[in-house]
Amino acid sequence: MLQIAQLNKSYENHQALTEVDLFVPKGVVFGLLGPNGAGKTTLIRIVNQIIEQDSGSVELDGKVLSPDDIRKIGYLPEERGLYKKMKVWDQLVYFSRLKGLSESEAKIQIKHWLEKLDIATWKDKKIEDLSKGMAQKVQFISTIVHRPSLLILDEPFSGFDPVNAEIIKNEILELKAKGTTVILSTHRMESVELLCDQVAMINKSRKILDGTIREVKRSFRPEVFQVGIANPTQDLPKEWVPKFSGDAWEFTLPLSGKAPNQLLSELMEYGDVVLFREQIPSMEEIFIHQVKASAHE
Ligand SMILES: Nc1ncnc2c1ncn2[C@@H]1O[C@H](COP(=O)(O)OP(=O)(O)OP(=O)(O)O)[C@@H](O)[C@H]1O
Repeated sequence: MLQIAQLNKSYENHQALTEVDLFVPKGVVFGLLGPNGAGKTTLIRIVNQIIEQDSGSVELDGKVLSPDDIRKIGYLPEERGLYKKMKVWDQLVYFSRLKGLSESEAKIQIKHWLEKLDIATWKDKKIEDLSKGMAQKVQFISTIVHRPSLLILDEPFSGFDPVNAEIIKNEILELKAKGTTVILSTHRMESVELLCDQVAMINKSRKILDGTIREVKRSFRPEVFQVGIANPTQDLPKEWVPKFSGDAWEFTLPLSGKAPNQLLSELMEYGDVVLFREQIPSMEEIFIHQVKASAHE
């Protein structure tokens, strides 16, 4: 769907993107991750043709990006941009028309989405009279109303309470099920775990990792197991620091070069192994680890 190759961008003396390659397949939710100032917004702005790269290419559906492609893209920027004095309905019609919908098609779509997100009764309110979350819903509709095939969402959950965040999350998954490709830029790692199929992480202008969530997690697993032993038949070594949970003695053990089965059979000598599970790092742990590691470079 989206193929980025050797993208470079600098602002005055600051290199914001360095030789970034990115491949976003059709129909996935793709997490674009990275600490503040990494270069994510710069990359998103280039894809949206708000700014131009210094070098490198961006292709959409196999063709070099052109101004016409803007209609295929829906972009929810982090700094939201609604006209405060305009009414919800008029604003949505205006944005839909900008994205190429006919007036009648725009009306059908806007009605559909206002009803779907349960905000039809606000259609004649001015944006300045809405709460932050309400305005966020309007902005979300303005991003998807023209049925883009590529949706770019920068911190889409900010400003939403948990119930509305859940509604937006489900809408994103529904759009994905209908074939929309979604790029999600967020610092909320729990949303990444829930929503993303693939991720890429940018740090200090460079892509430092990418892959499916499963691949990324596999590559960072510390090879440590959580263990629980009930009814011990002998004393457990003190260096394992076992703690009694009420049912079993629990502790963590590194594989130390052994195969998991070997470690398991050794543990069975000590009693009933009721827990033997590899510790899989969360995306949050991987993110923090990667950013800290590159801080020392
Ligand atoms: N118009 C600009 N002029 C000069 N420097 C800029 C400009 N826009 C961004 N930068 C710098 O480029 C770097 C990358 O910024 P960018 O906004 O792309 O980061 P980001 O990953 O989106 O960060 P955040 O998570 O904080 O939104 C930062 O150091 C930023 O200060």
